[in-house]
Amino acid sequence: MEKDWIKEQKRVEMIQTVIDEKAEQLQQNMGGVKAGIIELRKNFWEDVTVNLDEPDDVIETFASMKQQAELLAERERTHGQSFKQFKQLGNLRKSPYFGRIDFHEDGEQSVDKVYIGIASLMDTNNEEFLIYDWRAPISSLYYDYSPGPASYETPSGKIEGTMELKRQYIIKNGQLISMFDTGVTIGDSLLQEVLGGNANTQMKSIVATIQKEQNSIIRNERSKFLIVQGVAGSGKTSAALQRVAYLLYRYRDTLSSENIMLFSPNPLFNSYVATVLPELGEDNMKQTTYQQYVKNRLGRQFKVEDPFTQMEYSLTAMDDSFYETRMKAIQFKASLDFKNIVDQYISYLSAQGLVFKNIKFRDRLLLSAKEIYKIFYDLDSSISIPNRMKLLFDEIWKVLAKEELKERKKDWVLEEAELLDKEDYLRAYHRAQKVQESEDHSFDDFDREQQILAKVIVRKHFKRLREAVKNYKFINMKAVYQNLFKWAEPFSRPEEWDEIAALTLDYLQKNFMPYEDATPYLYLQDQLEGRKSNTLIRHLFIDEAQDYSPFQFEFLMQLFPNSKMTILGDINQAIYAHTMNAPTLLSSELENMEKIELLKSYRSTAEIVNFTKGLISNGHLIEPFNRPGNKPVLTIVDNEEILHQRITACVHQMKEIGHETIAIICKTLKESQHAYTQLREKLDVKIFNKDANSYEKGVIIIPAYLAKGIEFDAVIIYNASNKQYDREFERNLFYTACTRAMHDLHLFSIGEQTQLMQGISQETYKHGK
Ligand SMILES: Nc1ncnc2c1ncn2[C@@H]1O[C@H](COP(=O)(O)OP(=O)(O)OP(=O)(O)O)[C@@H](O)[C@H]1O
Repeated sequence: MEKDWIKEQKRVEMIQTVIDEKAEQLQQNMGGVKAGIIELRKNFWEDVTVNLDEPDDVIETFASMKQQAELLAERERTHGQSFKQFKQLGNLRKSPYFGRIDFHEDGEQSVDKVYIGIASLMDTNNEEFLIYDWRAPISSLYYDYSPGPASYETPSGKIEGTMELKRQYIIKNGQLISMFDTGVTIGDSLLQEVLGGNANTQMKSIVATIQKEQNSIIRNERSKFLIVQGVAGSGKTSAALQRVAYLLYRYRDTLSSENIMLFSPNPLFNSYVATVLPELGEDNMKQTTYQQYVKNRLGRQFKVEDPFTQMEYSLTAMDDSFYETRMKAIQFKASLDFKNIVDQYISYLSAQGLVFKNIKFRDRLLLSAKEIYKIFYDLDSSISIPNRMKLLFDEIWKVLAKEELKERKKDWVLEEAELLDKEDYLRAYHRAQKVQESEDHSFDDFDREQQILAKVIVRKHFKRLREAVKNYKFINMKAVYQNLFKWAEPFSRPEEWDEIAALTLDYLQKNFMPYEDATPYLYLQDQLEGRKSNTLIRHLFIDEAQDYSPFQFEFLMQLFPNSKMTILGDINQAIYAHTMNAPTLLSSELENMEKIELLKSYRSTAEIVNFTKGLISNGHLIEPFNRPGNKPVLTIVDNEEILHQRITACVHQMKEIGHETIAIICKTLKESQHAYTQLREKLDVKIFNKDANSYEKGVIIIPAYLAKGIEFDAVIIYNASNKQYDREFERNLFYTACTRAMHDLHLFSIGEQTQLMQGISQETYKHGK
């Protein structure tokens, strides 16, 4: 091994020399290109022949400008790519590779030594690979096999052979730090080392230690829908992000980061994962939250509730007189049964019942809602609603054109023309002049000038109306949706329908859009208006998919009909009221779908996993990764004062042992705020609410539902008492909170601990004092 070590260190140095040479060459080329760009920019106008005398000259000028701009863009692109390559070389120089396999392909004489890193590197003659990109076909051997018979897929077929050696390295700043030859499974020692470190405020890439089952997610190319049910900490999010990098590499000629979108649970999570792809030398995919999408579409018209406020309501508003009805409404409106009702309603609307708005211009009725209704329903009913809507739009457009003409003769237009201040007048005058010229009239008589000014003025005033009509604002969507709850047709209503309907109408009346209504509302709107689906996104990732209702999923499928989808989640972390006892995305049965289950948990120590798995019914299936630590500690206290003393002491202790991210997790925001006011005197602590979008090291107080997807060195459960967590409904929330801990978990309870802990073996935790 000693000899091997020296050889390997020499190789690292050799690689550095190659990298230095390449970097220098690249820098020279880049310098040239950069100078070229600066030169091009400087001389842009000199190199363009500008001549606007004759129409032909204008065309020529335009062509010449276009050519010059294209040349510049091309150079800038080349420069951008070189710059990326240069940065990548810098990364490789520090840590050129993390793995090596010696592979003897069947039928070949020699053994290939394949070194694997975050990007590939050729020798200086560009003949041989010194490093293979981790996403290259041959690299999958490293993730899928231990020494022995092995094979991998290539675009031209399967390659079989024998793996003779598998080695892992830790190389930092060009120095070989450690090296392991692995036997049975990949990188236990390396993985131990990685997982034993402190939690990060930004997620890290896992390319050096991807596990076999994670690799099958990352490289899956067959299915339109890939559904991953993975236990807490099994690496779903990690796999998703490395999969983005893989897809960008595998389809680099046809797919870019613009074509990939990730739906994530909250803005904090967005920032948490934001560095993984850049670390791998790729651009970030588009990222959004469902809430953001909904708000973009409805936020102008309604006060739209967000899922966290809804969550807070379901956890704290039990004394509200409408509570039971609201909870029923939340569950029912998430279901496909409700979608069926909406679909029935849409068929009904095909023959009658749509509501339109009057179209007015300066208080003059141009077209009444009644007239619009008649135009619509006079159209052939065999034409789909969206197509009829388009025909209706054409009719309205014609009316607007006619009305615009009429308006020009009105007194107010003349008055406005006279009252125009100098600047506006000149602007209107110039615009009028242009119109005039393009219509090939001479611009000399006064009447004509007035006419054109009138035209410009009226057009300006009609602009907003036209915009509104273009956006189909002539449909009274709010009333159409409200009428759904007044609709008397027989359909399969739930028992509580009348109360649900009354509550919904009351909310909408106040222009408040409860979160549970946002999806059905948008679905109905799109079915009526025929919204264009998003075709730019070719691959959609949905993380924390257990939080999406079946209705939301149907809606997403409609929005992204051509996208492949990777859907990741954990049924045991379904914390929203709408997913309680309801099928979620993860249980969908779809054509061309593949399901993968991840049962191994990597985040937490074996002791924490053995504790948390007792909280859920199928927990015995969860397999902890073999990383030892302390048993979780449950401390029962008599009152709040002692609680705060103990928590403060615990935080100090956690800091002393080197933990950098410590979360005091509460059930709700309300509890978090209370904890914060009590603890801020004693501790340097920050509170996180739904608007938080990045976090730093230190001590934070956070409601459980916002800590989703994130992890901490140590987690302190603020009050795990039976009073606080007394409903079965809160089990998943409690489980989610506890599974955020990597190294240490402390639970405090004022009085008896939650009965949700009943299934947990006493042996898996200790009692604190
Ligand atoms: N193969 C791996 N190598 C190194 N670290 C890993 C690996 N798989 C997972 N991890 C680590 O385990 C932790 C949990 O991973 P991740 O957040 O992706 O899991 P998750 O399934 O999305 O979790 P949850 O559903 O609980 O939010 C992270 O710190 C991640 O870096």
